[in-house]
Amino acid sequence: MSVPMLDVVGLGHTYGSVDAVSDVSFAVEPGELVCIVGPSGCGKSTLLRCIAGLLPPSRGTVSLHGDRVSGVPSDLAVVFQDYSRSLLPWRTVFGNVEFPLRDRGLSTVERRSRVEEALSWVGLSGAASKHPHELSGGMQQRVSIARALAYRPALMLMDEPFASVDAQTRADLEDLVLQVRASAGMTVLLVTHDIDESVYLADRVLVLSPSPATVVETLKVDLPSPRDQIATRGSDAFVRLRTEIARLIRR
Ligand SMILES: Nc1ncnc2c1ncn2[C@@H]1O[C@H](COP(=O)(O)OP(=O)(O)OP(=O)(O)O)[C@@H](O)[C@H]1O
Repeated sequence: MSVPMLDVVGLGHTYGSVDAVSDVSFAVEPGELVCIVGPSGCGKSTLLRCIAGLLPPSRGTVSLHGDRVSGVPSDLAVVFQDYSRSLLPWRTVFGNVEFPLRDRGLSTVERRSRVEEALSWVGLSGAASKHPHELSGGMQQRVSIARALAYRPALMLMDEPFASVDAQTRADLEDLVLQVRASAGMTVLLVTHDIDESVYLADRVLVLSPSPATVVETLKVDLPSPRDQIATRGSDAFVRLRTEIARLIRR
């Protein structure tokens, strides 16, 4: 039997006396885009931080390519909601995207080519020499995504990555993730509180219970690709899935 890219088994996390995540198990296969949704405060960020190796789980295990995660794995990149705090303000856009590549054992030429490719994927080739404060919120989040893409992780984790941008930018960034994921063959695990977004983006949606989180249901999203902000969201299959997830979250 092949080993999944990511295997989460019986994961739980307790902050002092607060039980945040109870017992979560699931696997992600290479090339999948899996979304996690759940009620507010159910433990989504805690779960993602445990998977990223940023928080030690109180119970259970996380494995990447069959290897137990016990610190931040080198084969993983995380995109957070708060782009303004995740970019280095004194570095240019180019410098921010290049920063994590310093420890990847790459030549200067290869680093440059990876940064240029990632910036072109996110449509920011013309902004390479700008600093974060010169960019809009949506552009700053594109830089965060480019930084993760240039790193070429086996797995990209995204924690509410579009929650701090306006609706139009959000739709553009959703489509950007779908496009780069298709071109780069990326595996993505994305946390969102937005049910419609989870259905629009995912191959599978994991629905979590209220805190302490467990997996209530896993739904396969059989919508045609490439997805389209108007046609996909207007389809009967989309409406059926979003209604089913809303019902699971509110029950
Ligand atoms: N550092 C902490 N110390 C104590 N309790 C915490 C800490 N971080 C989170 N919690 C608690 O753990 C539970 C889960 O929080 P978490 O942020 O993981 O949920 P979430 O689903 O990501 O929330 P949201 O929907 O608001 O983004 C909540 O009850 C929260 O108050």
